[in-house]
Amino acid sequence: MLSAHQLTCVRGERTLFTGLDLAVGAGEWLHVRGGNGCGKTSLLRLLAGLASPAAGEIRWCEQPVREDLQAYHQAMLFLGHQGAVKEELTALENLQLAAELDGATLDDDEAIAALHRFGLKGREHLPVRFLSAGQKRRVLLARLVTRKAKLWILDEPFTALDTRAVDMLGGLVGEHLAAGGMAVVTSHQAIPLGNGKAIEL
Ligand SMILES: Nc1ncnc2c1ncn2[C@@H]1O[C@H](COP(=O)(O)OP(=O)(O)OP(=O)(O)O)[C@@H](O)[C@H]1O
Repeated sequence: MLSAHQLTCVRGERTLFTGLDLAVGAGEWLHVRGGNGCGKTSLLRLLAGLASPAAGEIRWCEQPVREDLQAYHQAMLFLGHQGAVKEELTALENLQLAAELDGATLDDDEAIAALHRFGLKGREHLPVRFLSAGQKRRVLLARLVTRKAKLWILDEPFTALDTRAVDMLGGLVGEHLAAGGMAVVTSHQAIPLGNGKAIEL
C-alpha cells in the first residue's frame, strides 16, 4: 500500500498544500484533481520520491520510502507529462534504454509487442522526432507494458491521445488494477475507469 501522511509541499514562495493524507491499496486508483498550478505534478513528484516534502512522510508497504528508495523505485513506475522520450532514438531504442536504466533486460520481441499494443506498428524503427505528439506519448506509455511495476504514478497520461488510445490505456490500467496493482493519476479529462478514489488540491 502507498500512503502519505500530513504532507506539506512548498514551491518557491508558495505553500501548495499542507496536512495532506492519502492511501491507495491493492486494486485501487486515486485521481488527483485540481486546476492549473494547484500542485498536482508537485504531489506526484513527491509520491514518486523525486522531491522531498517540506513536512510529512510517504510510506510504501508501511515503510517510509526514504529509508529504501531503491526498493521503492523497483516497485513504482512514474511517467511524467514532460517529454521523457529521447527524440534522436527510435521507439524501440527508447524502450530498451528505459529498461536498461531500470536495470532490467528487455528482449526485442517483448518491446515490439508493447509498441504494437500501443498502435505503433511500422513506427518501431523511426527516430521519435518523426512521430506525432500522440505517438510520442504512446512510446512513453508502452513502458507500462514492458516494465512490471506494482504502482503506476501517471501525470496527465491521456494528454494528446486519440479516443481509441484513451480507451486502450483505460483498459490497460483496469487490467493492472484487477491484477492487484495500484495507480495514482492526474487528468483534466474524465478517466475511463471504474470507481476510484479522488483527491482535490
Ligand atoms: N521549481 C519551482 N520553483 C518555484 N515554483 C514552482 C516550481 N515548480 C513549480 N512551481 C509552481 O508550483 C505550482 C504548482 O505547479 P504544478 O506543476 O505542481 O501544478 P499542476 O497542478 O500540476 O498544474 P497543471 O494542471 O497546469 O499541470 C505552480 O504555481 C508552479 O509555478
